[in-house]
Amino acid sequence: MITIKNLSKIYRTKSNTINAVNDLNLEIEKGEIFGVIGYSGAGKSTFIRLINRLEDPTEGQVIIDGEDITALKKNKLRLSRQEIGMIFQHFNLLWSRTVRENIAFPLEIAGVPKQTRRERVDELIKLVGLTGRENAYPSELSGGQKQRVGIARALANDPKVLLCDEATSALDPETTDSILKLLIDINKNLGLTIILITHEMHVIRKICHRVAVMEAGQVVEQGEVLDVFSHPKSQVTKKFVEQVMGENQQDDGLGDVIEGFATGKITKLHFVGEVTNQALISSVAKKYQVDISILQGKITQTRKGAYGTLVVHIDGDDEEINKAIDYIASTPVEVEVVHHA
Ligand SMILES: Nc1ncnc2c1ncn2[C@@H]1O[C@H](COP(=O)(O)OP(=O)(O)OP(=O)(O)O)[C@@H](O)[C@H]1O
Repeated sequence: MITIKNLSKIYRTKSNTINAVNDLNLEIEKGEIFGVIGYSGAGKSTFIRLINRLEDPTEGQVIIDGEDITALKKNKLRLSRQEIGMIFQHFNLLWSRTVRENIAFPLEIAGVPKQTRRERVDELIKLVGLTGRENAYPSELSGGQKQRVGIARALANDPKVLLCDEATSALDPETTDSILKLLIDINKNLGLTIILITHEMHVIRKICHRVAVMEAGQVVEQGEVLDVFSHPKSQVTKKFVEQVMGENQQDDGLGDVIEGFATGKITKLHFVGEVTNQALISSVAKKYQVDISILQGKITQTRKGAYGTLVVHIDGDDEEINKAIDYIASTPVEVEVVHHA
C-alpha cells in the first residue's frame, strides 16, 4: 500500500553534507502497524516527514495507494495530506484552543460545515476517551490526555495512514501503555495503517507487526517483530533487543546455581512464538511426575507470541524427567539440557 523507492534526503550546510536518508526502500502493507527504530541521528524523523512531504526528498518516491506523493503539486498535496494524519512527541496542540476546538481545527481547514464538524468532534472525543474534558485547555491536561487530543485531531479527516513521531517518548510507562493500547484499538477498529518511529524497543515489541531498523539513513534490517527479536543480525539490532531482554542475562551466576543441585536435570527452554511459558510449565507438571522450578530467564511478549529463554530444574525419576523433556521437545519450544546432576 505504501511503497518507498530509493528515497534520499541530503542536507547541505556551509560546512557539511548530511545524507539524513540514504537510498531507502520499504513496502508497508495496508492495515499494519509498522515500526521504524533507530538511535538519535539515524534519520527517522527525516524519513517520517518525507512521507507526508513536510520535507521534500532529494531523490526517490513515496507512493501511497498508487499515488506518488513526491510528484504532487501544492494544491493536490494539500488534499492528499488529509489522508495522512500525524502525531508528535510534544503533541503540537494549539494552547489557546480547548480540546474540542483543537480537534475541530483540521475539519475547519478542510471546509467541513459546522454541524457535521460538531458531530465528528463528538465521535472523536468518545473514540479517544476524552469525554468530560471537551472544554479543557491543553495546559489543564495530563500528557496522556494531550496525546489523545493529538490522536483525535490526526484522525479528524479520516486518514488512511497515521504517522507517529516518537508519540510516547515524553510519557511515563503507564501512560505510554494506555496510548499504545489506543493505537492498537484504532488500528483494529478503523483498519488504519500506522507508521511509527521510536528509539524504544518496548514500543516496537508491544504494538508493531513489522519493524525496520535504521542506521545512518539506511534500513539495516527489517522483518516480523518476533523474527527480528529472535534472530537479530546487525549490531545495532542486537543492542535494541538488549533494551528489552537485558544484556547477557542468560548465564548470570548460573554455574553457582547448578552446583547446588544434587538430583534432576537443568534445562534451558527457548521460546519463539505461540507457546506460552505458563501453559507449557503447568501442562508438563500435570502430565508427568516431575517437579519443575524456574531458576532464571526472561520471556517477553510480542504480538506474535513469546520470545526468550527459561532455565528450569526438572526433578523426579529419570524416566519421568526424560518423558517430560521429550514432551517439551515435541512442542515448538527448543530444549537444551545444560546439566545432569
Ligand atoms: N534541517 C536540517 N538541516 C541539516 N541537517 C539536518 C536537518 N534535519 C536533520 N538533520 C540531520 O540529519 C540527520 C538525521 O536526523 P533525524 O532528525 O532525521 O534523525 P532521528 O533518527 O530522527 O534522530 P532524533 O531522534 O535525534 O531526531 C542528523 O545528522 C541531523 O543532524
